[in-house]
Amino acid sequence: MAKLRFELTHQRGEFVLNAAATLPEAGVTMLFGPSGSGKSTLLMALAGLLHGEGVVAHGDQCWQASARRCFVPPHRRPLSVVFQDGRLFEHMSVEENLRFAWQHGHGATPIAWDVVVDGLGIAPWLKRRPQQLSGGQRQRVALARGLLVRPAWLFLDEPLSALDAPARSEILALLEGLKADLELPMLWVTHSIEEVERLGDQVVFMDSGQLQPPQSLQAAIRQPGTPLFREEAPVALLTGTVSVPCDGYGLSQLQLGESRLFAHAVTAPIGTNVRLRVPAASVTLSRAPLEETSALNQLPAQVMSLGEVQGHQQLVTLALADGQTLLAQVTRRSLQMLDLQPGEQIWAVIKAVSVL
Ligand SMILES: Nc1ncnc2c1ncn2[C@@H]1O[C@H](COP(=O)(O)OP(=O)(O)OP(=O)(O)O)[C@@H](O)[C@H]1O
Repeated sequence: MAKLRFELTHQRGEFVLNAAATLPEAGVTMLFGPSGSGKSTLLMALAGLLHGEGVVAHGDQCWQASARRCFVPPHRRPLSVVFQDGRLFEHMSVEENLRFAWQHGHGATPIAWDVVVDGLGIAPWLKRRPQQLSGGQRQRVALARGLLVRPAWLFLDEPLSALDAPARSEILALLEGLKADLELPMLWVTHSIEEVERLGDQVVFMDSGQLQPPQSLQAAIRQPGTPLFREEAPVALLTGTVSVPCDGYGLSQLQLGESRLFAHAVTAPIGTNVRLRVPAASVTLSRAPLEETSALNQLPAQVMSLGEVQGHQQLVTLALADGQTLLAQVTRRSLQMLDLQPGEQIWAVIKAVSVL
C-alpha cells in the first residue's frame, strides 16, 4: 500500500481544476463537494482517463509527470474505477464479468474471490446476464468486479447515487461488512452525507476545482462551518465497543473509554467496534447529573467551543472523557441559562443512540 500524491491542473470550458493533495494509503477517503466542484474530473485525471497537467505518483511509482513527459496509460495504473452506471459487459454472464476482472486484473492487493462474491451476496446471480439484474444488483456486481481486479487503489465515482434508498442502504451495509476484510485504499466521490458517515475514514473537501487537505472524519465533523452539515442536521460519529449484547429491551451497552452508552438494535457480538451516530439535536446539556430522567445516557464532557448561532440554535462542541467529539444543538436561551464557557465540565444527556 502506498500514498497517492498529486498536483494536477486541467481546464474544461470555464471550469479550472487546480488540485493538490497526498491521500493516505489506508481506509476510505471521501471526496466530498457540491455538484460541479470537479470531483469526477479529478478522479478521471488521477485514473489517466483525462489528461491533466502535472504530477501523479503512487508511492515511488510515477503515473504522470508532465515535465518529464511521463504518462502511464489508464490500463497500466494499478487501480480500478467503479462508475455510477456499473458499465458491465452486457454480452457476458455475471460470472464471466467477474472472471474477466480476476484473470486480467492487477493482482496488486491480495483479495480473495470468495470474500468478495460472498461479501456482496452475488453467488445466486452468477449465471445471469447483467440485463437480468436490478439496478442495485448490477452495482453490487460492478463493485465486485472492481475489487476482483485486486487493484492498489479503488476509485468510486458516486457508485450508489442512481439507486433508491433501500438498495443504497443494503449495499452500504454489505460494504461495511466487507471493509474490515479488505486492506484496500479507496477514493470515493460523493455528495451523500450518509455515505461519508457510514464508510468514510478521511474526508477531502472540494469546491470550485480546489481541495482542502485530507482530514480524519472526526476532524471534518469538527471543522467550523464544515461543508458536511450545510444541508443536513449536524451529527457526531462515535466509536464504541460492544460490552453487553442486546437485552430484553432491545438495548446494548457499549464502552467508550471508561463511559458506558446504551444503543438500540446493535446486533454485533461482544468486543466488536461499532460506529455510532448521535444527532446533535438529541443531546441536551446539564450542569449536574440528572436524577429522574428517561434519557439513558449521561456522559461527562468538556465544552470545547460554541459555534455560530443559527436562528435560535447554537452548536456546542464537546470532548468526551476518551477524547471523542460530541455535538449538542441547544437553544440560545438554554445556553444563556447555563452560561457555558469553553473549558468547563458538563454532562451530556443523550437518548439511546442509533448505530450505523
Ligand atoms: N466535457 C466537458 N466539457 C466542458 N466542461 C465540462 C465537461 N464535463 C464537465 N465539465 C464541467 O466541469 C466542471 C466539473 O464537473 P465534474 O463532473 O467534475 O463535477 P462534480 O463535482 O463531479 O459534479 P457532480 O457531483 O454533479 O457529478 C463542471 O463545471 C462541468 O460543467
